[in-house]
Amino acid sequence: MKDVIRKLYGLFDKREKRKLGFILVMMLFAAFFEVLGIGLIVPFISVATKPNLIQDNSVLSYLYETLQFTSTTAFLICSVVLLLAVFVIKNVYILWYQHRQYKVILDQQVKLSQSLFRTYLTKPYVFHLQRNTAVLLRNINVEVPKVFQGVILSALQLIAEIVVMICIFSLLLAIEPIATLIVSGLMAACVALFFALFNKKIGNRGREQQNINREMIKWTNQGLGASKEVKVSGKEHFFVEAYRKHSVRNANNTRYMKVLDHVPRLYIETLLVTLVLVMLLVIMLQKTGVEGMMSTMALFSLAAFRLMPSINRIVGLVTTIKYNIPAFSVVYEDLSVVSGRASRRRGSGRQMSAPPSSYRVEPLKRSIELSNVSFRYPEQAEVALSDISLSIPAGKSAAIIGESGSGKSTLVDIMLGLLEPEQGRVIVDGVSLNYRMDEWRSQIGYIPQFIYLTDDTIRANVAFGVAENDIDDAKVWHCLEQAQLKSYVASLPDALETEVGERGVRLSGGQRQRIGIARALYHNPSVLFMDEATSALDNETEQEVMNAVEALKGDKTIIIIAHRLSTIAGCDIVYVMNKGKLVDVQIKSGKAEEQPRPLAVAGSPS
Ligand SMILES: Nc1ncnc2c1ncn2[C@@H]1O[C@H](COP(=O)(O)OP(=O)(O)OP(=O)(O)O)[C@@H](O)[C@H]1O
Repeated sequence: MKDVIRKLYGLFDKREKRKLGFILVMMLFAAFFEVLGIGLIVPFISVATKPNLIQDNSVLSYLYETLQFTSTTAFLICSVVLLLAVFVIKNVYILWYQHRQYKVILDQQVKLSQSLFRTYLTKPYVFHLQRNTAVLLRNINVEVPKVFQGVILSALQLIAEIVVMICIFSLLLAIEPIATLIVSGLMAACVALFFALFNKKIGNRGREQQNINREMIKWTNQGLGASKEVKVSGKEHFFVEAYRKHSVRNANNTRYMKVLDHVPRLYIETLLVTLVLVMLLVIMLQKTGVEGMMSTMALFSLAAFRLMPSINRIVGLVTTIKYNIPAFSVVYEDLSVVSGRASRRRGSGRQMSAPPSSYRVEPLKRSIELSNVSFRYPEQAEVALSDISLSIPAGKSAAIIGESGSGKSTLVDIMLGLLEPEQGRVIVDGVSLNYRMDEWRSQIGYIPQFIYLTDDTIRANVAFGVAENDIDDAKVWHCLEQAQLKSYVASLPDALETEVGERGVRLSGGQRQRIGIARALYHNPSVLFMDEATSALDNETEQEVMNAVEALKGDKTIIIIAHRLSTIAGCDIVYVMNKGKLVDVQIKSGKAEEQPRPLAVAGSPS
């Protein structure tokens, strides 16, 4: 627990800690007001029902004399106005305090979920290959709110509640020490027994709930994400059933926790009522000293019923904190430990790239080189790339071909800086990629096999990641022209403002792909990577697109993975991959002396 408190504390900076402290003080005032409100009602009713109390009670008679009241009615009216004023002030204060409290807590929640999202986005690509998106979605959208509303807010309320309970306890102790001690002893024993019985179960349920949330997100994501395949194969029931199973577990878990919420109250109440009834029975059977016993019982009941709401709230808050602590562990691990590790790694996952405009973009001048690069995916026995050395001169076009699974995409991912070589180096213009990652990213355009279109306009999809007001429409049209899509977009009623739908469902596969090409060209990169980028296009369109790509040659360095030989017909160099090795290099045109010698190839260049 100490460790958790230390870590929680570490999430806030100095200013935020001050704000939290302020909330705690406000919370104590709110609790004080609540007690005062309830506390004033009883004496008021006593005075209203027995007006001669004003003369009998020393405080009341002093007030009556000092404030020069002439009648009991005037005193009573004044008391009513005062009581109302106290309640109005109390409730206005509580409303204001609730607003402040949620503002501080929810502002922190926004900060943490944003920082977790940033951490995930800046993690090395390997991290994303290993983690399920459902877990990341759950952590950002479900677990972070649990940390703030279930752990931090509850902890602050717990502190305030403990303080209030200590006040009530001290007051009762002063009035009736023995009854208070007996009742609190009994309650403490009940609470201890409750936690002895349920402590472990609450923690386990909290951890189980994390898995359930992950699975529910996963199955809805998978079912809705593959809606076309699901429909065609008639597998709706399979996905709904998988979701239902976890949904039922979720309902069971929620029910368990909701019922558990009531256990301490019902349990303590039963115990107290038993106590009172047993005492009544004893009194009735003994038939002696009834009056004395009755007054003792009244005191017992007073102590018990004043302390009970506080104890209930404390038990409820401790249960909530225990249930939500697993969420905190997960968020903390991903925020600090993994991101710390990632930040110690060189290269890819180091930090979030600043917008390309903030870099002095130097186009590729000399070459991209790979020197003895080997790579193995995490937890894999076999290497995916073995001892690859090559050099692609600036302004040339290079094709990477080979059988499926031979390592072409892995090789491109290494050059993109998405994967970090296990051995060897990637050198861009004579400088290791590790030292110029951000600059490199602003120089490259990447067109994958499947373009992820956002649920937005064509304009926003081409100028991907650029703020609405900063988009240059002329540039968007130019890129669409290069991608052979200009006439189609111009023919649409809304032209650039046409909404493409979720993942571009309102466009054909070829149109989606060409938007991806236009997107890659938007930032005018000096190096263009195409990973099976035209394989979804028909032969004619592909030829048109490749002609456009061909026209970029000289101006841009182009690296293409393709299966169709027609796609790579115009490439200057062809690299042939087999089982993770570079087995052949064919230099079709250009200067052979620009290739490093000897190349680590099995075959001989033709
Ligand atoms: N995330 C991953 N984790 C583990 N192994 C992987 C991962 N991605 C790829 N591999 C393995 O690495 C090897 C090379 O894969 P890669 O995707 O680079 O091949 P490829 O030549 O691009 O194939 P294709 O033409 O089918 O796209 C394959 O054996 C593949 O199973």
